[in-house]
Amino acid sequence: MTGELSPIDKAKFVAAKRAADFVENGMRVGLGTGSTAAWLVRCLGEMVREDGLQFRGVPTSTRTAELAREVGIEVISLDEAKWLDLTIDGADEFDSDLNLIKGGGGALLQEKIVATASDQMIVIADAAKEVENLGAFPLPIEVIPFGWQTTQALVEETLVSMDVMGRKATLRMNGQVPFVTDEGNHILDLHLGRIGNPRQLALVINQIPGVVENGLFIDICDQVVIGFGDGRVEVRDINAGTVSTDRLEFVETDNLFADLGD
Ligand SMILES: O=C[C@H](O)[C@H](O)[C@H](O)COP(=O)(O)O
Repeated sequence: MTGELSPIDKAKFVAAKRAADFVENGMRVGLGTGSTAAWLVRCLGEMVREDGLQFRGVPTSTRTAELAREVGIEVISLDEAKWLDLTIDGADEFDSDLNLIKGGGGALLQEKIVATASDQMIVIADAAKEVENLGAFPLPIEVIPFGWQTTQALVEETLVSMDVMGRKATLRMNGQVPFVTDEGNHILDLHLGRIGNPRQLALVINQIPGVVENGLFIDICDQVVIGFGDGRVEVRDINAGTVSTDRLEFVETDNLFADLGD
Protein backbone atom coordinates (compact mmCIF):
# COMPACT_ATOMS: atom_id res chain seq x y z
CA MET A 1 0.00 0.00 0.00
CA THR A 2 1.45 3.35 -0.97
CA GLY A 3 0.24 6.80 -1.88
CA GLU A 4 -2.00 9.41 -0.32
CA LEU A 5 -4.13 8.41 2.63
CA SER A 6 -7.65 9.70 3.26
CA PRO A 7 -8.06 12.17 6.19
CA ILE A 8 -9.69 9.42 8.27
CA ASP A 9 -6.76 7.07 7.72
CA LYS A 10 -4.31 9.88 8.53
CA ALA A 11 -6.24 10.50 11.76
CA LYS A 12 -6.05 6.81 12.65
CA PHE A 13 -2.38 6.71 11.75
CA VAL A 14 -1.33 9.71 13.87
CA ALA A 15 -3.27 8.39 16.88
CA ALA A 16 -1.58 5.00 16.49
CA LYS A 17 1.86 6.52 15.92
CA ARG A 18 1.59 8.71 19.02
CA ALA A 19 0.38 5.80 21.16
CA ALA A 20 3.25 3.60 19.97
CA ASP A 21 5.57 5.94 21.92
CA PHE A 22 4.08 4.57 25.15
CA VAL A 23 5.57 1.13 24.46
CA GLU A 24 8.91 0.62 26.20
CA ASN A 25 11.56 -2.09 26.13
CA GLY A 26 10.60 -5.19 28.10
CA MET A 27 6.88 -4.45 28.23
CA ARG A 28 4.08 -6.97 27.69
CA VAL A 29 1.55 -5.18 25.53
CA GLY A 30 -2.01 -6.05 24.52
CA LEU A 31 -2.50 -5.42 20.82
CA GLY A 32 -6.02 -4.41 19.78
CA THR A 33 -8.01 -5.29 16.70
CA GLY A 34 -9.41 -3.17 13.85
CA SER A 35 -8.15 -0.68 11.30
CA THR A 36 -6.70 1.78 13.87
CA ALA A 37 -5.05 -0.99 15.86
CA ALA A 38 -3.59 -2.35 12.61
CA TRP A 39 -1.77 0.99 12.18
CA LEU A 40 -0.43 0.61 15.70
CA VAL A 41 0.86 -2.89 14.98
CA ARG A 42 2.56 -1.64 11.81
CA CYS A 43 4.14 1.31 13.68
CA LEU A 44 5.37 -1.01 16.43
CA GLY A 45 6.72 -3.46 13.87
CA GLU A 46 8.68 -0.62 12.31
CA MET A 47 10.07 0.35 15.74
CA VAL A 48 11.13 -3.27 16.30
CA ARG A 49 12.83 -3.46 12.91
CA GLU A 50 14.37 0.01 12.76
CA ASP A 51 14.96 1.03 16.39
CA GLY A 52 15.48 -2.33 18.08
CA LEU A 53 12.42 -1.97 20.33
CA GLN A 54 11.99 -5.19 22.32
CA PHE A 55 8.60 -6.06 23.71
CA ARG A 56 6.14 -8.94 23.64
CA GLY A 57 2.64 -8.54 22.27
CA VAL A 58 -0.59 -10.30 23.21
CA PRO A 59 -2.96 -10.05 20.22
CA THR A 60 -6.72 -9.78 20.68
CA SER A 61 -7.66 -11.67 17.50
CA THR A 62 -6.26 -14.10 14.98
CA ARG A 63 -5.96 -11.30 12.42
CA THR A 64 -3.95 -9.09 14.77
CA ALA A 65 -1.75 -12.08 15.64
CA GLU A 66 -1.06 -12.68 11.95
CA LEU A 67 -0.20 -9.03 11.30
CA ALA A 68 1.98 -8.77 14.42
CA ARG A 69 4.03 -11.80 13.38
CA GLU A 70 4.25 -10.48 9.84
CA VAL A 71 5.80 -7.18 10.99
CA GLY A 72 8.27 -8.87 13.34
CA ILE A 73 6.63 -8.49 16.77
CA GLU A 74 7.19 -11.31 19.27
CA VAL A 75 3.74 -12.74 19.96
CA ILE A 76 2.80 -14.52 23.19
CA SER A 77 -0.52 -15.70 24.61
CA LEU A 78 -2.27 -14.03 27.53
CA ASP A 79 -1.63 -17.13 29.60
CA GLU A 80 2.09 -16.81 28.89
CA ALA A 81 2.05 -13.09 29.74
CA LYS A 82 -0.35 -13.50 32.69
CA TRP A 83 -0.54 -9.73 33.20
CA LEU A 84 0.18 -6.84 30.85
CA ASP A 85 1.81 -3.45 31.29
CA LEU A 86 -0.35 -1.82 28.68
CA THR A 87 -3.05 -2.49 26.11
CA ILE A 88 -3.58 -0.23 23.12
CA ASP A 89 -6.77 -0.72 21.11
CA GLY A 90 -9.26 1.10 18.92
CA ALA A 91 -12.90 1.84 19.75
CA ASP A 92 -16.15 2.45 17.91
CA GLU A 93 -17.26 5.21 20.30
CA PHE A 94 -15.92 6.90 23.43
CA ASP A 95 -17.59 9.39 25.76
CA SER A 96 -16.24 12.03 28.16
CA ASP A 97 -15.83 9.40 30.93
CA LEU A 98 -13.76 7.32 28.48
CA ASN A 99 -16.41 4.62 28.46
CA LEU A 100 -16.41 2.79 25.16
CA ILE A 101 -18.38 0.80 22.64
CA LYS A 102 -16.17 -1.83 21.06
CA GLY A 103 -16.67 -4.92 18.93
CA GLY A 104 -17.43 -3.42 15.52
CA GLY A 105 -14.92 -5.94 14.18
CA GLY A 106 -16.25 -8.76 16.36
CA ALA A 107 -13.22 -9.01 18.66
CA LEU A 108 -14.78 -7.60 21.84
CA LEU A 109 -14.41 -10.71 23.99
CA GLN A 110 -10.66 -11.14 23.70
CA GLU A 111 -10.27 -7.35 23.73
CA LYS A 112 -12.10 -7.01 27.04
CA ILE A 113 -10.21 -9.88 28.67
CA VAL A 114 -6.87 -8.48 27.53
CA ALA A 115 -7.63 -4.84 28.45
CA THR A 116 -8.89 -5.88 31.89
CA ALA A 117 -5.66 -7.81 32.47
CA SER A 118 -3.55 -4.68 31.88
CA ASP A 119 -2.16 -2.01 34.18
CA GLN A 120 -3.27 0.56 31.65
CA MET A 121 -5.52 0.73 28.59
CA ILE A 122 -4.99 3.37 25.93
CA VAL A 123 -7.59 3.82 23.20
CA ILE A 124 -6.57 5.15 19.81
CA ALA A 125 -9.32 6.76 17.77
CA ASP A 126 -10.05 9.33 15.11
CA ALA A 127 -11.94 12.35 16.40
CA ALA A 128 -15.26 11.19 14.87
CA LYS A 129 -15.45 8.43 17.51
CA GLU A 130 -16.07 10.92 20.33
CA VAL A 131 -19.75 11.11 21.35
CA GLU A 132 -21.79 12.82 24.03
CA ASN A 133 -23.81 9.64 24.67
CA LEU A 134 -22.87 6.14 23.66
CA GLY A 135 -25.28 4.18 21.49
CA ALA A 136 -25.49 5.61 17.99
CA PHE A 137 -23.04 2.85 17.02
CA PRO A 138 -24.88 -0.50 17.37
CA LEU A 139 -23.74 -2.22 20.56
CA PRO A 140 -22.27 -5.65 19.78
CA ILE A 141 -22.88 -8.52 22.18
CA GLU A 142 -21.30 -11.93 21.77
CA VAL A 143 -23.73 -14.85 22.19
CA ILE A 144 -23.24 -18.58 21.98
CA PRO A 145 -24.77 -20.18 18.85
CA PHE A 146 -26.96 -22.58 20.89
CA GLY A 147 -30.43 -21.06 21.11
CA TRP A 148 -29.26 -17.68 19.83
CA GLN A 149 -32.78 -16.71 18.75
CA THR A 150 -34.07 -17.28 22.29
CA THR A 151 -31.18 -15.19 23.59
CA GLN A 152 -32.06 -12.49 21.04
CA ALA A 153 -35.68 -12.45 22.25
CA LEU A 154 -34.57 -12.26 25.90
CA VAL A 155 -32.20 -9.40 25.08
CA GLU A 156 -34.94 -7.44 23.29
CA GLU A 157 -37.32 -8.07 26.18
CA THR A 158 -34.71 -6.86 28.66
CA LEU A 159 -34.09 -3.67 26.68
CA VAL A 160 -37.74 -2.64 27.10
CA SER A 161 -37.09 -1.81 30.75
CA MET A 162 -33.75 -0.09 30.17
CA ASP A 163 -32.87 3.55 29.57
CA VAL A 164 -32.27 3.15 25.84
CA MET A 165 -34.02 4.51 22.77
CA GLY A 166 -34.15 1.40 20.56
CA ARG A 167 -34.44 -2.28 21.37
CA LYS A 168 -33.74 -4.16 18.16
CA ALA A 169 -31.09 -6.90 18.21
CA THR A 170 -29.92 -8.11 14.80
CA LEU A 171 -27.72 -11.11 14.07
CA ARG A 172 -24.47 -10.00 12.42
CA MET A 173 -23.99 -11.71 9.08
CA ASN A 174 -20.92 -12.54 7.04
CA GLY A 175 -22.48 -12.61 3.59
CA GLN A 176 -25.17 -15.30 3.66
CA VAL A 177 -24.05 -16.93 6.94
CA PRO A 178 -23.87 -15.72 10.53
CA PHE A 179 -20.63 -14.02 11.53
CA VAL A 180 -18.50 -16.30 13.72
CA THR A 181 -16.06 -14.88 16.27
CA ASP A 182 -12.62 -16.27 17.12
CA GLU A 183 -14.35 -18.17 19.95
CA GLY A 184 -16.93 -19.71 17.61
CA ASN A 185 -19.79 -17.49 18.80
CA HIS A 186 -22.21 -15.11 17.06
CA ILE A 187 -22.70 -11.36 17.45
CA LEU A 188 -26.00 -9.58 18.06
CA ASP A 189 -25.88 -5.86 17.25
CA LEU A 190 -28.18 -3.82 19.48
CA HIS A 191 -29.63 -0.75 17.78
CA LEU A 192 -30.12 1.46 20.80
CA GLY A 193 -29.66 5.02 19.52
CA ARG A 194 -28.76 6.43 22.92
CA ILE A 195 -27.66 4.61 26.06
CA GLY A 196 -28.69 6.57 29.17
CA ASN A 197 -26.92 4.36 31.71
CA PRO A 198 -24.12 2.32 30.07
CA ARG A 199 -22.86 0.90 33.38
CA GLN A 200 -26.26 -0.55 34.26
CA LEU A 201 -26.87 -1.82 30.73
CA ALA A 202 -23.50 -3.63 30.68
CA LEU A 203 -24.31 -5.41 33.93
CA VAL A 204 -27.87 -6.36 32.98
CA ILE A 205 -27.01 -7.71 29.52
CA ASN A 206 -24.32 -9.99 30.92
CA GLN A 207 -26.93 -11.62 33.21
CA ILE A 208 -28.88 -13.02 30.23
CA PRO A 209 -28.18 -16.73 29.62
CA GLY A 210 -26.45 -17.19 26.27
CA VAL A 211 -24.70 -13.81 26.38
CA VAL A 212 -20.95 -14.24 26.66
CA GLU A 213 -19.93 -10.56 26.81
CA ASN A 214 -21.02 -7.12 25.68
CA GLY A 215 -19.08 -4.38 23.90
CA LEU A 216 -19.46 -1.73 26.62
CA PHE A 217 -16.08 -1.04 28.22
CA ILE A 218 -16.84 0.76 31.49
CA ASP A 219 -14.01 2.09 33.70
CA ILE A 220 -11.42 0.18 31.68
CA CYS A 221 -9.87 2.89 29.50
CA ASP A 222 -7.29 5.22 31.13
CA GLN A 223 -6.28 7.41 28.21
CA VAL A 224 -7.49 8.12 24.71
CA VAL A 225 -5.23 9.30 21.92
CA ILE A 226 -7.37 11.22 19.45
CA GLY A 227 -6.13 11.70 15.89
CA PHE A 228 -7.29 14.37 13.43
CA GLY A 229 -7.09 14.34 9.65
CA ASP A 230 -4.65 17.27 9.59
CA GLY A 231 -2.09 15.43 11.73
CA ARG A 232 -3.08 16.88 15.11
CA VAL A 233 -3.13 14.43 17.96
CA GLU A 234 -4.48 14.93 21.48
CA VAL A 235 -3.79 12.73 24.50
CA ARG A 236 -6.60 12.81 27.05
CA ASP A 237 -6.34 11.20 30.48
CA ILE A 238 -9.29 9.99 32.57
CA ASN A 239 -8.06 11.95 35.61
CA ALA A 240 -5.97 14.79 34.19
CA GLY A 241 -7.95 15.71 31.05
CA THR A 242 -5.93 16.80 28.02
CA VAL A 243 -2.27 16.13 28.79
CA SER A 244 -0.72 16.89 25.41
CA THR A 245 -1.44 18.07 21.90
CA ASP A 246 1.01 17.65 19.02
CA ARG A 247 1.01 17.56 15.29
CA LEU A 248 2.61 14.56 13.62
CA GLU A 249 3.88 14.41 10.09
CA PHE A 250 2.63 11.47 8.10
CA VAL A 251 5.75 9.47 7.32
CA GLU A 252 6.29 7.47 4.14
CA THR A 253 3.81 4.63 3.93
CA ASP A 254 6.35 2.75 1.79
CA ASN A 255 8.52 2.40 4.85
CA LEU A 256 5.71 1.20 7.08
CA PHE A 257 4.74 -1.41 4.55
CA ALA A 258 8.29 -2.23 3.46
CA ASP A 259 8.36 -5.78 4.79
CA LEU A 260 4.75 -6.64 4.19
CA GLY A 261 4.95 -7.38 0.50
CA ASP A 262 1.96 -5.29 -0.57
O1 LIG B 1 -13.90 -5.66 17.30
C1 LIG B 1 -13.27 -4.69 16.92
C2 LIG B 1 -12.70 -3.67 17.80
O2 LIG B 1 -13.43 -3.40 18.96
C3 LIG B 1 -12.20 -2.40 17.13
O3 LIG B 1 -11.20 -1.91 17.97
C4 LIG B 1 -13.25 -1.34 16.90
O4 LIG B 1 -14.30 -1.88 16.14
C5 LIG B 1 -12.67 -0.10 16.19
O5 LIG B 1 -12.23 -0.49 14.93
P1 LIG B 1 -11.62 0.56 13.89
O6 LIG B 1 -10.33 1.05 14.44
O7 LIG B 1 -11.47 -0.21 12.61
O8 LIG B 1 -12.65 1.67 13.75
